[in-house]
Amino acid sequence: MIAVIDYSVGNPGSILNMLRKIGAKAELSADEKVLSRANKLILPGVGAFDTGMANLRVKNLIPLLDELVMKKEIPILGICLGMQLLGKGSEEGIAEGLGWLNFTSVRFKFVESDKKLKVPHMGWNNIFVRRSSLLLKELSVDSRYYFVHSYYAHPNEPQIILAETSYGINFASVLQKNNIFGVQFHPEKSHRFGLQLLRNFAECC
Ligand SMILES: NC(=O)CC[C@H](N)C(=O)O
Repeated sequence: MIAVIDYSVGNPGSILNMLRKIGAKAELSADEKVLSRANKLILPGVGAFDTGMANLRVKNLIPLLDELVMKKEIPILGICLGMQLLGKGSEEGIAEGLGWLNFTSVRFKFVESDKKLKVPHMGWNNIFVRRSSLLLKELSVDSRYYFVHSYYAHPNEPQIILAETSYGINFASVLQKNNIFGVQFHPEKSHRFGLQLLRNFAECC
């Protein structure tokens, strides 16, 4: 069963719908018993970094997730803000992140010449695979994904970058280290392309 972590942030409903579409058993929960019996976890996310971390703290989810992800090595997929929370922190706030991946999130800063590029990066864009992974298998050549974000992961460990996306700069749009995965885009808003990525996560790892 895939547990979508309920920390009152994001749009878990559309993630659950997509998981059901691919025939994956999924539950939205913040309950320790439910999360502990999941064989995969998804950390959704729409909103501000400090709010996300505060909600995880208020629901006392951080020690449990540390145990499940870092000790039991349960595969977890962080989506958008959910990916940013996997890192050490973000320029968006002052809170510490979960610290499972070695990166911080930084704001898009465009030089004058790029002033046509608006922040947030909002809309469809491609990903360029840099390292093969079961998460990215069988992606169609024309695959594209829906992004809505003003911050992006700036890894201190380049080897965790699975794919990059170009928006003024090339930024890390898919990350992986062992059982920990993150995508900056919204698979649940990316139609058949997002469906394939969630199918890969449900079946792999
Ligand atoms: N859509 C989101 O969740 C955005 C995440 C974060 N606040 C950012 O702007 O990058």
